[in-house]
Amino acid sequence: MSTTIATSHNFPPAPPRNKRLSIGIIGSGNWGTAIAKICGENARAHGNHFRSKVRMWVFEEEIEYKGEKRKLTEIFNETHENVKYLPGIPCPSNILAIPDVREVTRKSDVLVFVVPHQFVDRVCEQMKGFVRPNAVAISCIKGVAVNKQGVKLYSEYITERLGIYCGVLSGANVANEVAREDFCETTIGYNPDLGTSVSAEMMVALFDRPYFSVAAVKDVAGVALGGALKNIVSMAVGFADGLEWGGNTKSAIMRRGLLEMQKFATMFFDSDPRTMVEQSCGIADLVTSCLGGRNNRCAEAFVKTGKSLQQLEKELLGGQVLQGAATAADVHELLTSRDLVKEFPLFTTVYRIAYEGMKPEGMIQVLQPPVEESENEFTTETNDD
Ligand SMILES: NC(=O)c1ccc[n+]([C@@H]2O[C@H](COP(=O)([O-])OP(=O)(O)OC[C@H]3O[C@@H](n4cnc5c(N)ncnc54)[C@H](O)[C@@H]3O)[C@@H](O)[C@H]2O)c1
Ligand SMILES: O=P(O)(O)OC[C@H](O)CO
Repeated sequence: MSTTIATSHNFPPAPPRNKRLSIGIIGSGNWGTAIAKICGENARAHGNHFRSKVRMWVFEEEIEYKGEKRKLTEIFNETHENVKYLPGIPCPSNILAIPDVREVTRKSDVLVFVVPHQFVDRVCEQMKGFVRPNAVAISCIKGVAVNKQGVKLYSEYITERLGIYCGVLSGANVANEVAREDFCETTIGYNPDLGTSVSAEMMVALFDRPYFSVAAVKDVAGVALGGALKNIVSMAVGFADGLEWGGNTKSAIMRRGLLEMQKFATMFFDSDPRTMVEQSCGIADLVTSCLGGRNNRCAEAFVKTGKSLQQLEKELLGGQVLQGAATAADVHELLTSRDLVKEFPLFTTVYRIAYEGMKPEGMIQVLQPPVEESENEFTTETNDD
């Protein structure tokens, strides 16, 4: 079993009252608001550890509400509901929606990053120079940052941009189900050996709820990559749904996908291969996302309607952001630059279907055993007698 370093059973001692931590949520989408709800509940439940007010940065927009144009922050602070990204879910009244990311940054000891990965760069740019010296971050973002130099986790990227420690939270957590308090598990990747002013136990205390069971492990890369890479596999299963392939074929795609996720995490990072198969951030997240997450739904509709993924994102996701296609492109760029495309046939095929017009039926070839393997295992000698 990969080593769990903290669970809700290791409740941390309370710090002195003047050292209680202020929590800031950077993001307010579907998952951002569900995470803010969890932190808001725990800030109240553990008043000796956290300050009650939780600040949530909202990328301000005007929306049509009860017949008039209103600001999303004003509606949230009045109704305690994110009517655009998490409608129908009442949030605790100690969450304050704030349109200025610098104000949230300046006033927070723990910064919880939960924006679609496409926006991390510009958000960090605005936060620079406003971060408290002892602040720490935790990233709930599912994606990887790729450039010519190679690949980075978003937690590493945040550390580099803002100079603060950053852990990761990721698991089988479809936001709407978590928000309505259906039981689920999640994983925190947190390595206190790297120097952080906030313990792993304290991070667990911030997120663990009776319906949201948290385990912390040291394998930050494994936790981050499970969440990022399953989005590609979820699209592959969505293409299979579009072709009306059955459960056996989709399970084969998931199995092959899991192996590529594990291979990627150990090839490019020092990740423990057990994380992908033992923790919520690996196999469990893969399954839940493939059972009807946003990536899966858009990929299915892509095959059934012939519309572009951008169009389907607009039509099906109500302002939420599709991550899998962008991650497939990021990963493909990296694999191409390292001449590793053949080592990751499923990831590559998803890229080709999404961006190069490859027919989704071609996915079946990826599922066939490699030629050498089939020759070794199944060649029968002709019998002449
Ligand atoms: N939704 C889920 O079920 C879920 C669950 C677990 C993890 N995640 C991950 O959490 C992260 C955040 O996802 P989400 O579901 O909260 O977001 P989302 O898909 O609901 O995206 C909408 C958010 O993006 C913001 N946004 C739009 N344009 C922006 C801009 N130019 N700059 C900054 N922000 C902008 C919107 O204000 C809104 O808050 C993603 O990495 C996602 O993979 C999502
Ligand atoms: O809806 P998806 O496919 O973005 O998946 C949501 C979450 O990541 C599931 O844990």
